[in-house]
Amino acid sequence: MTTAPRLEIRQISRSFDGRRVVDDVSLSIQPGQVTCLLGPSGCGKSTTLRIIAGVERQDSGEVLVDGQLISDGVHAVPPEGRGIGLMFQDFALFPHLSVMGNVAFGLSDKSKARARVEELLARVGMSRHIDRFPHELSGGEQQRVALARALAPRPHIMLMDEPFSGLDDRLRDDIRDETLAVLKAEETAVLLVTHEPGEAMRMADEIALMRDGRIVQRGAPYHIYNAPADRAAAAFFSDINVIPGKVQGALTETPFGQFLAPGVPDGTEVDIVIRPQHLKIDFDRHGRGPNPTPQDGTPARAVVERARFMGSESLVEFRMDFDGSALKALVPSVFLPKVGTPLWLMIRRDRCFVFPRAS
Ligand SMILES: Nc1ncnc2c1ncn2[C@@H]1O[C@H](COP(=O)(O)OP(=O)(O)OP(=O)(O)O)[C@@H](O)[C@H]1O
Repeated sequence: MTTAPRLEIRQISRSFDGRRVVDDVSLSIQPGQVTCLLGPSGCGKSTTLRIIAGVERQDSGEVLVDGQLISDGVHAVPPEGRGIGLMFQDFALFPHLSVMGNVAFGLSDKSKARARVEELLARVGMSRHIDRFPHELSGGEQQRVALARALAPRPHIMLMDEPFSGLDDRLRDDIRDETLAVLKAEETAVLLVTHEPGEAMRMADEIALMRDGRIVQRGAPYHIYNAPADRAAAAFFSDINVIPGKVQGALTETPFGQFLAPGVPDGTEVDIVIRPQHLKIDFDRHGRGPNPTPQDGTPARAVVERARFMGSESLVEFRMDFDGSALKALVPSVFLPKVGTPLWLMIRRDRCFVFPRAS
C-alpha cells in the first residue's frame, strides 16, 4: 500500500510584476524526511515556502497535506489550519514570556502543556532554563527554544527558512545536528530553505536544487554532488575546473588526451568539468611525467602559479604547458609546492562531467 506524502506541491507558479519567481515547482516529502530547497539568493525559495505556509498565494498549482488539498490558488485553508510549523531566522521569541510560556504558546490543551514543554526542553537540552526569559539566553539557546516552540503543537510539517544563519559556525553545527535528531524523532516532514550547499548536504535526505524559479535537479546529496545536471549545478557545490573541447567522432581532445563524448554530434562545443580535489599531482622526472594508468589517463605538464596553505589542504593553481590554460588542484597540505615548479597533473576520468557548452 502506498501512503500519500506528508507534503506535496504540484506545479506551483507565482509571478510578481510579470516576472515568474516560482515556475512550475513540484515536490513531495514523506514523514521524517528532510528536503532542502537549495539555491542562490533570489531564486524563489522563500516564496515557495511562503506559499506552502499559506502566507503567500500561488497563481496556479496545488498544495496537499497527507493527500488532502489545502490550497489550489482559488480555495485555501488559512495558515493556522494547515498543521504546519514555521521556523525562520528572524522568528523571535516573545520577550515578555518565559521559556515555558514561549514553548507552551501554541498549545491549546493547557492541562497537558507542562508535560509537553518539559519533554521538548529535555530533547533540546534546555530543561534547566524553563523559567528564564529570552534576554537571559544566548543566541543558540534562544534558537533551541524556538525549535521547541515550533515543535510543541506536533506539526506534521516543518518549514524552515535559513533557521541557523544567525549562529556562529561551531554552534550552528551542533544545533543543526540536534534539530535534525528531534525532527526525525517526531516524524516531521521538513522543508528547509538554504543557500549554503554545506548545510544542505549535512541536513538533507533529498536536495532540490533551484535556479531562476525552477527546480533543476532533485536527489540525495551524494547523487547531486557526484552527478550534477549541468555545469552550474556542479559549480554550486565547489570550485570547479572547466576544460573546453570540441567533439569530433564522439571524442574531444584535451591536454589530458582524448575524452569520450558518446552521442554528442560533431562540432559540438563541450565543457569537461572536474572538481579541484579530483586532480592528481606527480613530480617532473627530467621533463617526463608518470606512466599513465587507464583510470588516470594521459598526464599533462603544468607550472605552479600560486599555492595557498588552507589548513588541511593546499590549493595549487597551475598554468598548463599544452595551451596556457589555468587549472586548480586541492591536495593534502603536506604538499605546498613553490611557484614556478613544473609538475604533472592527472585527472580522475571517472570524476569528470562532460556538458554541452551553454550558449
Ligand atoms: N512580494 C513581492 N513583490 C515583488 N517581488 C517579490 C516579492 N516577494 C519576492 N519577490 C521577488 O521574487 C524573487 C524571489 O524571492 P525569494 O525571497 O523567494 O528568493 P530566495 O531564493 O528566498 O532568496 P533569498 O535567499 O535571498 O531569501 C526575488 O527577486 C524577490 O525580489
